[in-house]
Amino acid sequence: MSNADQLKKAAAEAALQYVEDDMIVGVGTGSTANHFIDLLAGMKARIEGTVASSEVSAERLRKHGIPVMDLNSAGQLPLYVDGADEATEHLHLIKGGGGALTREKIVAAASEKFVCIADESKLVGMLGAFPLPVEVIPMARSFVAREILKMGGQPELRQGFTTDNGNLILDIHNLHIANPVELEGQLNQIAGVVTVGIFARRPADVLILSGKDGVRTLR
Ligand SMILES: O=C[C@H](O)[C@H](O)[C@H](O)COP(=O)(O)O
Repeated sequence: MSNADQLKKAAAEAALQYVEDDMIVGVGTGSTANHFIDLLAGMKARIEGTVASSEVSAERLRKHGIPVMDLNSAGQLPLYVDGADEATEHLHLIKGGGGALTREKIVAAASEKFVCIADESKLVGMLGAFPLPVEVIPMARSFVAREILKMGGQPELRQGFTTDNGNLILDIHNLHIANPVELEGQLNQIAGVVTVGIFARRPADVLILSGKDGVRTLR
């Protein structure tokens, strides 16, 4: 396993302490979340089930024999564990590098505790070096791109990619996100935008960061 993968696994391992008996656990998407899924398999008999934030995670969970439930029947979730593309010490995040941002935002919103797991390289002073993913309705693609240009961002269509919801992703370059709460709201207002990959209005509650000196937790 590469060094980067070992760090991701260490963060995922630290998140297991938040899993309690009989819980329905919200499970995210991406390489860090995959480690969490693989580790969760070791305690599958203790949990009631999971809600997945993407088809690909649902498939990985099922392969481990972990029950995957529909959010509509699961109701309010006690816990959601997922990775991030960038995180600040205020626990504001950029997510959606894997294109799963909409379902991730829904599961995060429906969860009492959102535990974000990441290696130290994801910690930044200001969000925006990672191109900000925005999920858009296909017919609004050009309109949304023009609106983003007016705001100073450089939108780029994610080529050959369709989300689990049948939509497109615009990755916005050239953003220096000084006020993530405000920008999340502004971008959300553009007609045709489904979800913005800034998680600031519903930030993480706990950020587990793993580095070469071990694992630390920000709250
Ligand atoms: O859409 C994908 C998710 O937001 C991921 O949590 C994010 O891209 C981080 O992925 P990874 O753990 O692979 O860096």
